[in-house]
Amino acid sequence: MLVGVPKEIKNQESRVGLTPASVKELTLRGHQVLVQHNAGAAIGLTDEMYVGSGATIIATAEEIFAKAEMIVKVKEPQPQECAMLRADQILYTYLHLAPDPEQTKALVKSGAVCIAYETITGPNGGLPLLAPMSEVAGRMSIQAGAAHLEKSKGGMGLLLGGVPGVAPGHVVIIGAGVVGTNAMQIAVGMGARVTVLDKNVDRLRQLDLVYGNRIQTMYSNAHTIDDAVTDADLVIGGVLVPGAAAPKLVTRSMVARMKPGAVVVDVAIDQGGCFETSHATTHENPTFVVDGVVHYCVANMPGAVARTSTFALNNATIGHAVALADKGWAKAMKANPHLRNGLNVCQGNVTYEAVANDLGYTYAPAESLLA
Ligand SMILES: NC(=O)C1=CN([C@@H]2O[C@H](COP(=O)(O)OP(=O)(O)OC[C@H]3O[C@@H](n4cnc5c(N)ncnc54)[C@H](O)[C@@H]3O)[C@@H](O)[C@H]2O)C=CC1
Ligand SMILES: CC(=O)C(=O)O
Ligand SMILES: [Mg+2]
Repeated sequence: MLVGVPKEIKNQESRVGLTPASVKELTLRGHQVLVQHNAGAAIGLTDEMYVGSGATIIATAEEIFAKAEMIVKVKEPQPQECAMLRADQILYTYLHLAPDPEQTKALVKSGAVCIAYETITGPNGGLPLLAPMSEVAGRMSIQAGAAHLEKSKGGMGLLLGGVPGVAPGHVVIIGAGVVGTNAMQIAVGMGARVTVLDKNVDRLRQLDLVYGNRIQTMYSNAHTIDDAVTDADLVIGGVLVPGAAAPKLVTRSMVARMKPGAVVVDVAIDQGGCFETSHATTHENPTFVVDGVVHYCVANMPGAVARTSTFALNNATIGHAVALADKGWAKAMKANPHLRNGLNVCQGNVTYEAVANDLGYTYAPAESLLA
């Protein structure tokens, strides 16, 4: 198969879809890989390294989109990229369609086969192609939150871990999945007081067994969220209903009653965010203030640590990339129901139920297109 890797064009996004090592996995199997000039240069992955792995360097994204049978990216295609997609071309990347009607419309119009990393499932449950970026974003959320609690960044001027004789800050984490657990580990490590909320009591039970009295767990509902958030110095939003728009669990009224100079980090912003007051921001302008509360809502947090993130992402994505290149999308999806769960848009149809429901499309099950 002819595989293409364009340079990412989202604001301050230096990740790249394939590392030189991943390119080699494909070229060793006889596939041809086109990589855009300097696609990985910002993170030390030079054109020479890609050539050494058997890739061909191409000057422009236009040429890559025109030639490749499968496009491998990191972030959702930007409007100019959507316009270059062709019918039956495979797009393999993060999509986050539920909160993004414009992108969904463009992908449906393209006729392409659009596979979302974030809805591919794993044999042991979970979302293995989302997990590595959730690990990164979860860990970063506490770093970002701690930095924005400083006065110069708009926060209340609080050191999360406190010092002897002065109480630490209170970190509230909503959602105890991959983001939440990684945020919790860093917050506990920094010496903060940590409260974790989830609707899944089994998950809270697991955390309680491991972390004991170093954390407090709470069942998540409107009442407990209100209590926790209005007492917090830093709130991390890490909830997910796979494929669907994030539930708005923290209302505008709760934010208005938070401490002045408190910080919220809405990691779930790529699915629309779980704070009513959130809107997506960029690494260039990461925050805004509502009712005295600093909001950090960067939709591509792992892009800030693009080198670590690119390697972690490739560890999770290369297996299915190889299967897609070896077998073509239809055969690869027939053989693997977990990969099939990644199909969000296909040949003009919306094939992921939560996306169809949230955006008002008729749902076409992936199976119906594989017959
Ligand atoms: N902004 C960014 O750069 C990044 C954002 N993300 C996003 O972070 C979000 C979380 O991802 P993961 O941790 O991997 O998901 P996950 O599936 O591992 O965890 C989500 C957790 O939310 C819980 N949950 C669902 N409804 C809830 C409710 N009403 N109250 C409390 N908890 C609830 C679930 O039970 C689950 O434990 C996703 O939207 C993901 O796309 C991930 C990586 C980077
Ligand atoms: C998952 C996601 O949105 C990201 O890695 O940017
Ligand atoms: Mg207030």
